[in-house]
Amino acid sequence: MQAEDTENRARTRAEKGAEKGVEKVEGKNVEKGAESSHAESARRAYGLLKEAAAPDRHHLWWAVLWLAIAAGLEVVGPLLGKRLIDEHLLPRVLDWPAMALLLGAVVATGCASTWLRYLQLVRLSGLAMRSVQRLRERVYGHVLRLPMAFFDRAITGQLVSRVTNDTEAVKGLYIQVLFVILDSTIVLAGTILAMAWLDWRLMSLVVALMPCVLLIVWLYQRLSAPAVAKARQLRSDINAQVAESIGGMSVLQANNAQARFAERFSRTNEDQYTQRVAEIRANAWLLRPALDMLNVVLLASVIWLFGQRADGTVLGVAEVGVLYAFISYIARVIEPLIQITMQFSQLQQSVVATARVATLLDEAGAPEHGKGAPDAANETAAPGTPAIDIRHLDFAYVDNQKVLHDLSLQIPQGAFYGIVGHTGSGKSTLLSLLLRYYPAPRGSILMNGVPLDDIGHDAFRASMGLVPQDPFLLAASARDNIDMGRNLPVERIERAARAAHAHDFIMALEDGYDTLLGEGGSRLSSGQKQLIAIARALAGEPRVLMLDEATSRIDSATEQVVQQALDELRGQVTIIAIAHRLSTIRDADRIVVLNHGRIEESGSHDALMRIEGGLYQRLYLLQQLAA
Ligand SMILES: Nc1ncnc2c1ncn2[C@@H]1O[C@H](COP(=O)(O)OP(=O)(O)OP(=O)(O)O)[C@@H](O)[C@H]1O
Repeated sequence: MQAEDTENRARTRAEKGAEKGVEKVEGKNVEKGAESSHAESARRAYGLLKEAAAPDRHHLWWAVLWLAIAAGLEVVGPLLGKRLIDEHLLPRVLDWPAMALLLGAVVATGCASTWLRYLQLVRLSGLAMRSVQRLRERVYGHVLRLPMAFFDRAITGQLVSRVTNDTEAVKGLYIQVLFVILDSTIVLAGTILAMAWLDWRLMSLVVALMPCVLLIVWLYQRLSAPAVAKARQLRSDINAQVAESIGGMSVLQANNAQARFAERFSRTNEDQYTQRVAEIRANAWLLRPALDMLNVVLLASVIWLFGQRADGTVLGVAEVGVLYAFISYIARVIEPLIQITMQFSQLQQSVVATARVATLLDEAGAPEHGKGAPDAANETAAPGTPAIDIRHLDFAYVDNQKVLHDLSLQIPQGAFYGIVGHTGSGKSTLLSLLLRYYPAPRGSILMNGVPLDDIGHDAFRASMGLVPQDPFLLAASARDNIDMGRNLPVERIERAARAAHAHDFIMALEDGYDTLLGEGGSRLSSGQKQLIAIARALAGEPRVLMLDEATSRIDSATEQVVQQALDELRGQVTIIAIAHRLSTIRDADRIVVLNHGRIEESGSHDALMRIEGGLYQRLYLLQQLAA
């Protein structure tokens, strides 16, 4: 019962958040959400859209106004043409100035309408780009603040896609919704009104045939949808294949797998081509011919109705102008209808993508720490207060699967502690909790006597330095890699590099500290990368330095260099080092041996070696044998 309670306590807020986060981020759940509530997706998407466009709202209103004026001008053109025919050409009233004025007005309204539309497209595109820019920055900023627990199960590719592709889809939403649909709707409404004003019966005929356009476009979309979806899927397969082969190029070449990869790529490429052709064929064989036919049917019907109304007599003079205007309007009815219908599937995709972005933005950020509380640099900490005080720490990533059990440990100021243990014994987990990547149960970890939760973010990060297992390097200069965006003074960077024994090899590079290290530091050896990572941690002048397998990739000579660097820091910085290579922590003040998340042994190297059959002794002797 008590164990159950402890397990429940160990199920931290972050875990729940992470599970929720993954549930929300992963595509299948997003689809689930989209299925269950498309309206909800649309609401969220439009909410986000509104927010992102808020600073440019005035542009939106101006665009709507100008588009309405452009549509009005477009509708006026055929009316002017009708007047020219009815009042001048047919009755042979050749009043040249009036005719020139009418003709000029037809041309001027056409040009003005096109020009206004173009300007609004530019305006709305600018608004769309700025909104995407804003949104992308917001999403990226949000992702940077998410708790580490979120990234455990989030899929990197999907997250990248949220920040890049899905935010880009918002642009589609603007252009489609605001420009095409808005513009087409205004033109359509204006044209129908003008037709009704000219002749409501003819207008009724045109309006009656309008559903046929919708039907044709709907049919086309139904028929082409599988090809479109398949082509899109294949395109992302192409991207994935290229990314995968570039990422694993050394393995690929070592296994002489180029031909197989090229063949696989060409198959996917061929499939994508086939699907694209199917899509284009559906357009060429169904959509265009059917719409052209409909256009002809509409024209023929209008002319036929005119014939009926002429009632055996010659067409009334005024009616020829109306006929001209109607013929002009028919094209203006069909095109916007096609545009509106065609945009809908695109619109739906954009809405789903935007809703995914909104879901990611809803993800709770890392908890805020230490509001108004003392920080780790607390000068008033009583003498003898441990740098790190771990009290009965329990932790589980997943419900009912405890990884750390009732761990208690005190690390004095300036001490060097080594943590060892078998793979999976919980060493990295302990480090993650000390680094606040996951929230430990409240009060179970104290730093300088202050609960970890109560230490402000900046003070906490400034007092902690980490050298991770994988020395993550940016595609930037050696200096930037040590600085890591902190704008540290040059002297401090060089001092840290010297302390990490990285200065000499950096100076040997062609541009010294300004040498670009390549993607992931590809220009450096593994050991050199680790030394840069150590320099980076030291440059922050931390009070506590954590090393997670910092010597795993370096040779014995470089390991001695690291040991020397650590020795030089002894007494000034509290050092906690996880090491599989026990030689690295041999000289530590105390070595803590973890076994299945429990402290099994603890003491100096010599003390631990004296425990006959002890875990540390066995590990050490095994390593000696292997060496
Ligand atoms: N993010 C995570 N989510 C769920 N379980 C995890 C996570 N990270 C680690 N674990 C589990 O916690 C246990 C301890 O893992 P941890 O990485 O702390 O071990 P370790 O002692 O550092 O191992 P190694 O020496 O191989 O790095 C393992 O059983 C592992 O499967």
